[in-house]
Amino acid sequence: MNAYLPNRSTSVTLPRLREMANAGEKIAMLTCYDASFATLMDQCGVDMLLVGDSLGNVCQGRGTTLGVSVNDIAYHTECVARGNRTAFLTADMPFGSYGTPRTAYENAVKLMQAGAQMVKIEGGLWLRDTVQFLTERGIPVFAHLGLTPQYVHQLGGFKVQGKTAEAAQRLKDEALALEAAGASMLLLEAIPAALGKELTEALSMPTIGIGAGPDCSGQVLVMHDMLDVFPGKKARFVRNFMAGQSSIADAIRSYVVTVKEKSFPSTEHCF
Ligand SMILES: Nc1nc(=O)c2c([nH]1)NC[C@@H]1CN(c3ccc(C(=O)N[C@@H](CCC(=O)O)C(=O)O)cc3)CN21
Ligand SMILES: CC(C)C(=O)C(=O)O
Ligand SMILES: [Mg+2]
Repeated sequence: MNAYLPNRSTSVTLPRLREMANAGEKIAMLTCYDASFATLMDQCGVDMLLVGDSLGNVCQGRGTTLGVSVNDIAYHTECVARGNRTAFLTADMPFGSYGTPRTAYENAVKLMQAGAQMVKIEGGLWLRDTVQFLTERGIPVFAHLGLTPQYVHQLGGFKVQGKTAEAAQRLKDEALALEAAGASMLLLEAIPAALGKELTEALSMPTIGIGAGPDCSGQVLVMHDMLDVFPGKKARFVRNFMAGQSSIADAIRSYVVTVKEKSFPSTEHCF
């Protein structure tokens, strides 16, 4: 068995994820929406599972994530929690569910009670109070910057972010402010690889990238993309891990090993 695929006997925790980031061991994360895949991913060594609002696209067949509800995320989180044993389970707060610290708290409590161990929210400086409010009340916060799909109509599409010097500086200011407010981790989506590296070095919290280059503390992909079952358009950062494999378990193990060995993402997956 590959040295990167130990039979994990203890649960992945936030302190463990910080330790991995500090030691340079890459964190392998995938989205997950049901119990069977949760069991498989956990057994294949995936460190973190995300019940993403991408379920709006891959499970519900929508064009954007905007129609996803807190109850949808809570339902899928309960399913994933039943199948998962040791991976660290995170859930997206959907569009419209965290407009104020109080509503964010009420909705985050529902997701934590469904089994999430951390919640992810998209946005910059305006979320400082919310990050502090949740963190003080026992809810770890995973901040999400760069291409934030809940902002699709403001961004004018799913486009790479942080390309100009000003935009890159703004992202850095936002990341540092969210860390200072108490964020536990940061997700970086579709930004130049050099900026992913710069932000990861500037922060003490672990970063997880999707189209943010190889120097983030870890990587995430949508499971339907990496298993090549999503019928929609594929972003540049997607790699088909089913290619050359004869089972889904092998594809997931290949993803974990490739992330840990730092051979994914390669330049063809980066901006
Ligand atoms: N199946 C799936 N995979 C995802 O990664 C994903 C979802 N759904 N739903 C929510 C968002 C939407 N995402 C997307 C969607 C499209 C691109 C995309 O096509 N990006 C272009 C960049 C174009 C440019 O800026 O020039 C690319 O070529 O990668 C990126 C992220 C990421 N998330
Ligand atoms: C793509 C990841 C980062 C996500 O937010 C989702 O799956 O919803
Ligand atoms: Mg999401």
